[in-house]
Amino acid sequence: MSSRPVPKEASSQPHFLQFNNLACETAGGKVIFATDEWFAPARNLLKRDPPEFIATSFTEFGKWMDGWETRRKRIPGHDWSIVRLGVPGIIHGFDVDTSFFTGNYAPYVSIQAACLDHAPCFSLDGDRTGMAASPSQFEAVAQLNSDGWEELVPVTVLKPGYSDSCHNYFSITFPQRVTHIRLNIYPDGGIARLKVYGIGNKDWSTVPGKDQVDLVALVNGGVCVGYSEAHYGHPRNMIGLGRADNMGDGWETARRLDRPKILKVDKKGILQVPGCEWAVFRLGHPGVISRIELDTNHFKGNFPDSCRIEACNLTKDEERTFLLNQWSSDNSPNWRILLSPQKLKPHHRHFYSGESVMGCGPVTHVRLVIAPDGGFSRIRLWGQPVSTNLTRPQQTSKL
Ligand SMILES: NC(=O)NC(NC(N)=O)C(=O)[O-]
Repeated sequence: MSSRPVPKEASSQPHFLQFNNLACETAGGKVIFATDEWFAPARNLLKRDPPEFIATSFTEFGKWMDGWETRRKRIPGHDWSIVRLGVPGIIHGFDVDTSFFTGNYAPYVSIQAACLDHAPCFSLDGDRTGMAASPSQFEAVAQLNSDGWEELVPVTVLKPGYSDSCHNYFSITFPQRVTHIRLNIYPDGGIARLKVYGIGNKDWSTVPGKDQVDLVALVNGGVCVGYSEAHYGHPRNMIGLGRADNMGDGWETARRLDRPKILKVDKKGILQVPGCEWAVFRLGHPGVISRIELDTNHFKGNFPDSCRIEACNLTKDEERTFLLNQWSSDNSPNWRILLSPQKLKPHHRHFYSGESVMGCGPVTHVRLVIAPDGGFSRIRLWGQPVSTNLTRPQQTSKL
């Protein structure tokens, strides 16, 4: 299987950017408190779409800004907000993105984290008067007292939001489950986006033994651990919540340049092409997959011609080795066929069960292979979680 070299700028970025954004609004992330939202509300921090700047756009409060922006403080203290993660999990890094905040960006930041599975839910949306929070809201916030919170990022200088300096990356080693993030800015100012990169952490003890679970879902701890190409959209989008709003919320590759000039199909109508693209996912829990959904929602002129799915069992150490080698064909896991090559339809939910799904036994990883290229909206892999004591696979298929 041929793959493309990773673009230079992609390989120089921190590895944690490949994980899921646990705070994103599309993952269910919510801002539950902010000390001040005068110029722009803190919920903007969690938007999925990239920040925008509209030079001519003003509101009654000042310049319209696509982020969280507080007033210039004339009293003691600093501004802060609390984010409830959409998917509680283990955090590997942050991106504090100051895009377009240049003369008004927050000059310093610190980030704290807590696991508050039973914290109250409330919001300050639209409150722009006085000091923003009413006494009752402050009382509720007192339950979220920050004293016991872990400091994941100490007070740090931020860079302004010019295109070459707007990303402020923080790599984190904190192996505990987090449900809430407290973003402190000093003393005030604006931040465009807060991205909290990590992997969902589900309490599997609450899942009844016989239940079928989507083992690859973001909410169940699934994560993309490698891919050949992601020009227009990252494969992690395929394991997101619900159905996608548009093509942007899916995996989309560039058109492969090695496609023949004149295309031909085989007897099953599958295109005869030399190359393909692939994405590897680690399941949230090892399991036996028995039902598959592949959704090409919104991909109408650019859905893949066909796809197959492979699966394997890997230990953490084995995964690390394959990851370091970028899952290359010279050093690849023993993939077994879970779903044989299937011709795909545009903008369509494809369901496979029964004999269409091959018995692979318990597996930890899957690889979706698409030919020759194109876009995919969602992948769902329902199965039964099983213990991690796995047998070794026999049947192989190389990258
Ligand atoms: N031009 C500005 O952005 N001014 C102020 N901010 C907004 N959003 O109006 C400020 O100085 O903080």
